[in-house]
Amino acid sequence: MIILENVTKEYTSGTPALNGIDLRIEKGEFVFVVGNSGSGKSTLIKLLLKELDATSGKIYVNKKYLNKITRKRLPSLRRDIGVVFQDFRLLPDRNVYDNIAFAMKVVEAPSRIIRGRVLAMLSMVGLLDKYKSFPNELSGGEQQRVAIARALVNEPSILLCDEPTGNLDPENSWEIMKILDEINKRGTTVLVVTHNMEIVQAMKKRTITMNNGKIISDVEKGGYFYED
Ligand SMILES: Nc1ncnc2c1ncn2[C@@H]1O[C@H](COP(=O)(O)OP(=O)(O)OP(=O)(O)O)[C@@H](O)[C@H]1O
Repeated sequence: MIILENVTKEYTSGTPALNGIDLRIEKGEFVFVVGNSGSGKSTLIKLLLKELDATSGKIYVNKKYLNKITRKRLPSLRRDIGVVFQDFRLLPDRNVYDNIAFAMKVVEAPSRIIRGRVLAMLSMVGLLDKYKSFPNELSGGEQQRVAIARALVNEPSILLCDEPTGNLDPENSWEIMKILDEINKRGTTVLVVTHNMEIVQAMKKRTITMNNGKIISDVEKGGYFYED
Protein backbone atom coordinates (compact mmCIF):
# COMPACT_ATOMS: atom_id res chain seq x y z
CA MET A 1 0.00 0.00 0.00
CA ILE A 2 1.22 3.48 -0.92
CA ILE A 3 -0.04 6.63 0.78
CA LEU A 4 1.00 10.21 0.09
CA GLU A 5 -0.46 12.98 2.21
CA ASN A 6 -0.03 16.55 0.99
CA VAL A 7 3.43 15.79 -0.42
CA THR A 8 5.51 18.60 -1.88
CA LYS A 9 8.97 18.27 -3.38
CA GLU A 10 11.03 21.32 -4.26
CA TYR A 11 14.43 20.74 -5.83
CA THR A 12 15.27 24.41 -5.60
CA SER A 13 13.08 27.15 -4.28
CA GLY A 14 10.53 28.17 -6.88
CA THR A 15 8.06 25.93 -8.66
CA PRO A 16 7.78 22.62 -6.83
CA ALA A 17 8.25 19.40 -8.85
CA LEU A 18 5.42 17.92 -6.76
CA ASN A 19 2.88 20.26 -5.25
CA GLY A 20 0.61 19.02 -2.46
CA ILE A 21 0.01 15.49 -3.75
CA ASP A 22 -2.55 13.25 -2.04
CA LEU A 23 -2.58 9.68 -3.31
CA ARG A 24 -3.58 6.25 -2.07
CA ILE A 25 -2.76 3.03 -3.94
CA GLU A 26 -4.05 -0.20 -2.41
CA LYS A 27 -2.19 -3.47 -2.37
CA GLY A 28 -2.74 -5.34 -5.63
CA GLU A 29 -3.74 -2.35 -7.76
CA PHE A 30 -2.46 -1.65 -11.29
CA VAL A 31 -2.01 2.08 -11.84
CA PHE A 32 -0.80 4.13 -14.79
CA VAL A 33 0.74 7.55 -14.14
CA VAL A 34 0.69 9.83 -17.17
CA GLY A 35 1.38 13.50 -17.76
CA ASN A 36 3.52 15.77 -19.85
CA SER A 37 7.25 16.05 -19.55
CA GLY A 38 8.33 17.67 -16.30
CA SER A 39 5.01 17.06 -14.55
CA GLY A 40 6.68 15.18 -11.67
CA LYS A 41 6.26 11.48 -12.51
CA SER A 42 9.90 10.45 -12.02
CA THR A 43 10.10 12.56 -8.89
CA LEU A 44 7.18 10.58 -7.49
CA ILE A 45 9.04 7.31 -8.12
CA LYS A 46 12.22 8.64 -6.49
CA LEU A 47 10.28 9.64 -3.39
CA LEU A 48 8.72 6.17 -3.09
CA LEU A 49 12.20 4.61 -3.23
CA LYS A 50 13.45 7.24 -0.79
CA GLU A 51 16.14 8.24 -3.25
CA LEU A 52 14.82 11.73 -2.48
CA ASP A 53 13.13 13.18 0.58
CA ALA A 54 9.90 15.13 0.36
CA THR A 55 10.17 18.80 1.27
CA SER A 56 6.90 18.45 3.20
CA GLY A 57 4.04 15.98 3.62
CA LYS A 58 3.92 12.33 4.64
CA ILE A 59 4.73 9.18 2.64
CA TYR A 60 3.94 5.60 3.69
CA VAL A 61 4.96 2.50 1.71
CA ASN A 62 3.71 -0.82 3.08
CA LYS A 63 3.11 0.77 6.46
CA LYS A 64 6.65 2.12 6.59
CA TYR A 65 6.69 5.85 7.30
CA LEU A 66 9.35 7.03 4.86
CA ASN A 67 9.93 10.40 6.48
CA LYS A 68 11.31 8.67 9.55
CA ILE A 69 12.79 5.47 8.13
CA THR A 70 16.34 4.88 9.34
CA ARG A 71 19.27 4.29 7.00
CA LYS A 72 19.50 0.78 8.43
CA ARG A 73 15.97 -0.06 7.31
CA LEU A 74 16.34 1.35 3.78
CA PRO A 75 17.48 -1.98 2.26
CA SER A 76 14.36 -3.67 3.58
CA LEU A 77 12.17 -0.96 2.00
CA ARG A 78 13.97 -1.27 -1.33
CA ARG A 79 13.82 -5.07 -1.32
CA ASP A 80 10.07 -4.76 -1.18
CA ILE A 81 9.97 -2.50 -4.26
CA GLY A 82 11.10 -3.75 -7.67
CA VAL A 83 12.03 -1.09 -10.22
CA VAL A 84 12.16 -1.16 -14.02
CA PHE A 85 13.53 1.70 -16.12
CA GLN A 86 13.25 2.77 -19.75
CA ASP A 87 16.91 1.98 -20.43
CA PHE A 88 16.91 -1.54 -18.87
CA ARG A 89 20.11 -0.97 -16.83
CA LEU A 90 21.46 -4.52 -17.14
CA LEU A 91 25.08 -5.33 -16.34
CA PRO A 92 26.69 -5.57 -19.81
CA ASP A 93 29.43 -8.00 -18.78
CA ARG A 94 27.11 -10.53 -17.11
CA ASN A 95 24.83 -12.99 -18.84
CA VAL A 96 21.07 -13.10 -18.36
CA TYR A 97 21.23 -15.66 -15.54
CA ASP A 98 23.83 -13.66 -13.61
CA ASN A 99 22.04 -10.36 -14.12
CA ILE A 100 19.00 -11.80 -12.34
CA ALA A 101 20.93 -13.84 -9.76
CA PHE A 102 22.98 -10.76 -8.85
CA ALA A 103 19.91 -9.10 -7.32
CA MET A 104 19.53 -12.10 -4.99
CA LYS A 105 23.22 -12.34 -4.17
CA VAL A 106 23.27 -8.77 -2.91
CA VAL A 107 20.59 -9.69 -0.38
CA GLU A 108 22.63 -12.79 0.50
CA ALA A 109 20.09 -15.42 -0.52
CA PRO A 110 21.36 -19.03 -0.31
CA SER A 111 22.59 -20.32 -3.68
CA ARG A 112 20.22 -23.34 -3.81
CA ILE A 113 17.30 -20.89 -3.56
CA ILE A 114 18.79 -18.49 -6.10
CA ARG A 115 18.87 -21.05 -8.92
CA GLY A 116 15.23 -22.05 -8.54
CA ARG A 117 14.01 -18.46 -8.32
CA VAL A 118 16.06 -17.25 -11.30
CA LEU A 119 14.74 -20.08 -13.46
CA ALA A 120 11.17 -19.41 -12.34
CA MET A 121 11.55 -15.72 -13.25
CA LEU A 122 13.05 -16.57 -16.65
CA SER A 123 10.19 -18.90 -17.33
CA MET A 124 7.67 -16.22 -16.35
CA VAL A 125 9.13 -13.75 -18.87
CA GLY A 126 9.59 -16.46 -21.53
CA LEU A 127 13.39 -16.35 -21.72
CA LEU A 128 14.53 -19.69 -20.32
CA ASP A 129 16.38 -20.50 -23.54
CA LYS A 130 18.39 -17.23 -23.34
CA TYR A 131 19.86 -17.66 -19.89
CA LYS A 132 23.45 -17.70 -21.19
CA SER A 133 23.07 -14.70 -23.51
CA PHE A 134 24.65 -11.35 -22.80
CA PRO A 135 22.55 -8.16 -22.90
CA ASN A 136 24.04 -7.02 -26.23
CA GLU A 137 22.86 -10.30 -27.79
CA LEU A 138 19.23 -9.56 -26.89
CA SER A 139 16.56 -7.36 -28.49
CA GLY A 140 15.28 -4.36 -26.53
CA GLY A 141 12.13 -6.24 -25.60
CA GLU A 142 14.14 -9.21 -24.35
CA GLN A 143 16.41 -6.94 -22.31
CA GLN A 144 13.38 -5.36 -20.69
CA ARG A 145 12.00 -8.83 -19.88
CA VAL A 146 15.29 -9.64 -18.15
CA ALA A 147 15.04 -6.35 -16.23
CA ILE A 148 11.52 -7.30 -15.11
CA ALA A 149 12.71 -10.74 -14.02
CA ARG A 150 15.50 -9.10 -12.02
CA ALA A 151 13.10 -6.61 -10.43
CA LEU A 152 10.85 -9.44 -9.25
CA VAL A 153 13.33 -12.08 -8.18
CA ASN A 154 13.28 -10.99 -4.53
CA GLU A 155 9.46 -11.10 -4.55
CA PRO A 156 8.73 -7.43 -3.90
CA SER A 157 5.12 -6.49 -3.16
CA ILE A 158 5.36 -3.38 -5.38
CA LEU A 159 6.75 -2.99 -8.91
CA LEU A 160 7.52 0.56 -10.10
CA CYS A 161 8.09 1.00 -13.84
CA ASP A 162 9.41 4.30 -15.19
CA GLU A 163 8.61 4.39 -18.93
CA PRO A 164 9.17 0.66 -19.38
CA THR A 165 8.25 0.74 -23.07
CA GLY A 166 9.94 4.05 -23.92
CA ASN A 167 12.65 2.35 -26.00
CA LEU A 168 10.48 -0.37 -27.54
CA ASP A 169 8.46 -0.79 -30.71
CA PRO A 170 4.68 -1.35 -30.41
CA GLU A 171 4.88 -5.14 -30.55
CA ASN A 172 7.49 -5.39 -27.79
CA SER A 173 5.65 -2.74 -25.79
CA TRP A 174 2.53 -4.88 -25.77
CA GLU A 175 4.54 -7.93 -24.80
CA ILE A 176 5.93 -6.06 -21.79
CA MET A 177 2.49 -4.79 -20.80
CA LYS A 178 1.04 -8.30 -20.96
CA ILE A 179 3.79 -9.47 -18.60
CA LEU A 180 3.13 -6.56 -16.21
CA ASP A 181 -0.58 -7.36 -16.24
CA GLU A 182 0.15 -11.01 -15.45
CA ILE A 183 2.48 -10.01 -12.60
CA ASN A 184 -0.29 -7.81 -11.21
CA LYS A 185 -2.82 -10.65 -11.48
CA ARG A 186 -0.48 -12.75 -9.34
CA GLY A 187 -0.79 -10.12 -6.60
CA THR A 188 1.99 -7.56 -7.05
CA THR A 189 1.02 -3.88 -6.92
CA VAL A 190 2.14 -2.35 -10.24
CA LEU A 191 2.67 1.36 -10.95
CA VAL A 192 3.61 2.27 -14.52
CA VAL A 193 4.74 5.74 -15.61
CA THR A 194 4.21 6.01 -19.35
CA HIS A 195 3.73 8.28 -22.34
CA ASN A 196 2.18 5.45 -24.35
CA MET A 197 -1.43 6.58 -24.45
CA GLU A 198 -2.54 3.85 -26.85
CA ILE A 199 -1.63 1.25 -24.24
CA VAL A 200 -3.21 3.24 -21.41
CA GLN A 201 -6.44 3.57 -23.34
CA ALA A 202 -6.55 -0.09 -24.29
CA MET A 203 -5.71 -1.58 -20.90
CA LYS A 204 -8.49 0.14 -18.94
CA LYS A 205 -6.63 0.48 -15.66
CA ARG A 206 -6.73 3.19 -13.02
CA THR A 207 -4.97 6.20 -14.56
CA ILE A 208 -3.52 9.16 -12.69
CA THR A 209 -2.73 12.26 -14.74
CA MET A 210 -0.17 14.75 -13.49
CA ASN A 211 0.41 18.29 -14.58
CA ASN A 212 2.84 20.80 -13.08
CA GLY A 213 3.39 18.72 -9.96
CA LYS A 214 -0.30 18.14 -9.25
CA ILE A 215 -2.67 15.26 -9.84
CA ILE A 216 -5.26 16.68 -12.21
CA SER A 217 -7.27 13.50 -12.66
CA ASP A 218 -7.49 10.02 -11.17
CA VAL A 219 -9.82 7.77 -13.10
CA GLU A 220 -10.69 4.10 -12.99
CA LYS A 221 -10.42 2.08 -16.20
CA GLY A 222 -8.21 4.09 -18.48
CA GLY A 223 -9.80 7.50 -18.65
CA TYR A 224 -7.37 10.36 -18.71
CA PHE A 225 -6.92 14.01 -19.39
CA TYR A 226 -3.66 14.64 -21.15
CA GLU A 227 -2.06 17.29 -23.29
CA ASP A 228 1.53 16.98 -24.47
N1 LIG B 1 17.59 16.95 -9.83
C1 LIG B 1 16.80 17.96 -10.14
N2 LIG B 1 17.12 19.23 -9.82
C2 LIG B 1 16.31 20.27 -10.11
N3 LIG B 1 15.12 20.13 -10.74
C3 LIG B 1 14.74 18.89 -11.07
C4 LIG B 1 15.54 17.74 -10.81
N4 LIG B 1 14.91 16.63 -11.27
C5 LIG B 1 13.75 17.08 -11.80
N5 LIG B 1 13.65 18.42 -11.70
C6 LIG B 1 12.50 19.24 -12.14
O1 LIG B 1 11.35 18.78 -11.50
C7 LIG B 1 10.22 18.79 -12.39
C8 LIG B 1 9.63 17.37 -12.47
O2 LIG B 1 10.58 16.50 -13.10
P1 LIG B 1 10.33 14.93 -13.29
O3 LIG B 1 11.58 14.36 -13.83
O4 LIG B 1 9.74 14.37 -12.06
O5 LIG B 1 9.21 14.98 -14.45
P2 LIG B 1 8.61 13.78 -15.33
O6 LIG B 1 7.13 13.95 -15.29
O7 LIG B 1 9.17 12.50 -14.89
O8 LIG B 1 9.16 14.16 -16.77
P3 LIG B 1 9.49 13.19 -18.05
O9 LIG B 1 8.16 12.70 -18.56
O10 LIG B 1 10.15 14.12 -19.02
O11 LIG B 1 10.40 12.11 -17.56
C9 LIG B 1 10.74 19.33 -13.71
O12 LIG B 1 10.44 20.71 -13.76
C10 LIG B 1 12.24 19.10 -13.64
O13 LIG B 1 12.93 20.06 -14.37
